Amino acid sequence: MCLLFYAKTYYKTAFINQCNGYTVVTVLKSKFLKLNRLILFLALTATILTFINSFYSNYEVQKEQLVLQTIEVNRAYASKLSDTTEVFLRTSQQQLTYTANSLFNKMNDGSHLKEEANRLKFQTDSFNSVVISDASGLTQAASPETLDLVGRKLSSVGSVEALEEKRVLISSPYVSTLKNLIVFLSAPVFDYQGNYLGFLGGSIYLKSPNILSEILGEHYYKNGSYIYVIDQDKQILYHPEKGRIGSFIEGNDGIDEIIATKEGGLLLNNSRGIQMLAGYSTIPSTGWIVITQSPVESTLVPLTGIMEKVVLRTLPLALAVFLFIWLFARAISKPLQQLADKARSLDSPTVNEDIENIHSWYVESLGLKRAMLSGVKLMQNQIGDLKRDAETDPLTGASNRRAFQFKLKQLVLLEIPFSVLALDIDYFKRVNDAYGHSVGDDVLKQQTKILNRFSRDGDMVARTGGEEFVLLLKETSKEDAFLVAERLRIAISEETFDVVGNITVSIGIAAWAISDEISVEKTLSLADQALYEAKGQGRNRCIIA
Ligand SMILES: Nc1nc2c(ncn2[C@@H]2O[C@H](COP(=O)(O)OP(=O)(O)OP(=O)(O)O)[C@@H](O)[C@H]2O)c(=O)[nH]1
Repeated sequence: MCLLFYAKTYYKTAFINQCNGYTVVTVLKSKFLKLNRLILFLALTATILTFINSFYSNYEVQKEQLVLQTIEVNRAYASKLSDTTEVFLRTSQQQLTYTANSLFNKMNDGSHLKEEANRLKFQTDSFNSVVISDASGLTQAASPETLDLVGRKLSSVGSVEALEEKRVLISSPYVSTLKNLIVFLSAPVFDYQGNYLGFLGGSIYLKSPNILSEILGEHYYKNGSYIYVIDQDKQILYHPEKGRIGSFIEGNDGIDEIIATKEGGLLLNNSRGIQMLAGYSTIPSTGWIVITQSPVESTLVPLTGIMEKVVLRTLPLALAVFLFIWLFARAISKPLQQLADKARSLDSPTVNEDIENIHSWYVESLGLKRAMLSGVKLMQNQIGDLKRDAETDPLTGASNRRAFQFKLKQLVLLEIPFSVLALDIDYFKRVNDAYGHSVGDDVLKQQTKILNRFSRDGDMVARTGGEEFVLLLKETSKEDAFLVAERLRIAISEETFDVVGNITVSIGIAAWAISDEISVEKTLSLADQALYEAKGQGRNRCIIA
């Protein structure tokens, strides 16, 4: 038979398992967490992780969106600029071709040629300089005149190419005799018979102001973004930093990809190692590539604001989720906690009712509650049995000496007066000797039944020795007790006992009251003395001490 107790001290908790007389103490140190705290920790961790996860994925998605958007905007920009530049170059070529066609019979008219060169130069800002050359490469007219080229043989790359090719041309960029980085547009002049008479050429100085630089330059915008133009040889034809025009880009994989793919967008490092989001487009007639690029860093600046908004909008929901998980988890843990609390006070008289009142709203806690209730009931039954066994005489079912002593203490403590009837069967030895011990036992049992009939509520029948019994009468004077004793004696003497027939008893009576100022021990001793006297006076009688 084992009993489980629970004890709690300041710093530790112990289960005391009383088992077959041995005591096993299991100490649960405070390192064990409370369910409530575990749940709070779980709810907090789940909420924080969810929040971080949603923040992170949001950040990544927004970042990707911004990057893709910027690359697309830059590509569209580059495409628009390459279209505009293409239109400009074609218009310039048309201007040259139209004028060249009108010169077929004017190649010897110096003043006309001069006039045409000036018109082309000054009518628009398309060209930084204009030259008209005859078939041998000798300059017939030039504008501006400060160039002082008239009468001189042209030997620049563009001129030589124009003379050789004899068709409408846009040269590759080259450094002219006057040290300008030039792109040379030219149109041939033929007479009616188709004889080549020379060419009309316009130079665009890449480092000087002209329509081309205006087209590209006016789109230079802030936040670190800029536009530049390269040719297929990776030579820079336009750049907001003038000093870089004419230089070649080396060792940049991004530029190689740009040249290979002609139009699109990508992430590349610029010459300073800054990460750039580039969009690019190729000008069809020249193969030049317009590149628009923005620093990644400045592109992502709006992300801070976006993420602040995300946090502000997500936070209330995250807090609500946390609160919900916490409250829900608390509701789950509540019946368990209450059951655990009750498990610590199983000795409480109201433990059954307390456990019944716990609201176990889900299957597992209900199962636990039922198990606890049946456990408590079983324990109480066992405790009741033990108590009964410990206080009862197994043969007669009367109270034993221990229960009798306890009853006396209670009455004394409560100052309740009482009388005791010390009762002894006369010549019981003879019964045993004549009929055997078991018949003697039956006599004891039958006599106890009679005693019980004389016992009221609050009284007690106790077997204090072999065939000695005591009837304790609560709140009864010795006179009244004597009357009861007499009736009892007569009742026993008139009873027919199985096998044995009739027996008699002797009874000694004594009383206790707080006012008498005698001890309980003395009272019992007086009752014994009175019994002894009754025996001495011939038995089958009652004597008051
Ligand atoms: N059958 C039975 N006999 C018991 C029990 N306990 C004690 N006895 C007997 O009770 C008898 C008590 O005898 P005694 O006290 O000598 O006296 P008596 O024979 O009753 O005579 P008086 O008391 O002088 O009238 C003994 O024979 C015991 O063996 C018991 O539980 N069962």
